[in-house]
Amino acid sequence: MAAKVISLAEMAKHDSNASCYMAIHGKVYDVTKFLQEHPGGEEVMMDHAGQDGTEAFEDTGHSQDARDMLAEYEIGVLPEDEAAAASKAEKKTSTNAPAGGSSDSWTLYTVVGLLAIGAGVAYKMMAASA
Ligand code: HEM
Repeated sequence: MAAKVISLAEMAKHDSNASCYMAIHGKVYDVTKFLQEHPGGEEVMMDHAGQDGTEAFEDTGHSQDARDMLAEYEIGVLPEDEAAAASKAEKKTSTNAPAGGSSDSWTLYTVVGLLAIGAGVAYKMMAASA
């Protein structure tokens, strides 16, 4: 059976806990019944109610179990062009990044670590030549 195509405009009508749709990786899910069961809380789900939640879902690093759960709530797919655009738009509009940017801190740790090693080597060389 062909999947039902649900546009972002249609999704936007389902943005409350009476009826809550969320798109993840181009698929549309009716998560109304899942809101209260979500281990991460209802509030974060409502932040993306009626919208594309791909970025948020991926940013929080969900388990394979969580991914498998999605199938249960699938009701359709986004139109192809909107699926691509939605993920991009989400990136631009995500203003607050709670506990996010873990890759950024790794970069920082690496740089600081390398600097420390560099300083150690330079000190040894200076000490040796003195
Ligand atoms: C329909 C979509 C979603 C499903 C099925 C889902 C499912 C789950 C599941 C099963 C967990 C438990 C940990 C794990 O297995 O990874 C979890 C945790 C979490 N989820 Fe989601 N989630 C969804 C959407 C979202 C969205 C859009 C956000 C937005 C930020 C979010 C934020 C979180 C957070 C922060 C946790 C961690 C909770 C903790 O460890 O205290 N989830 N989610």
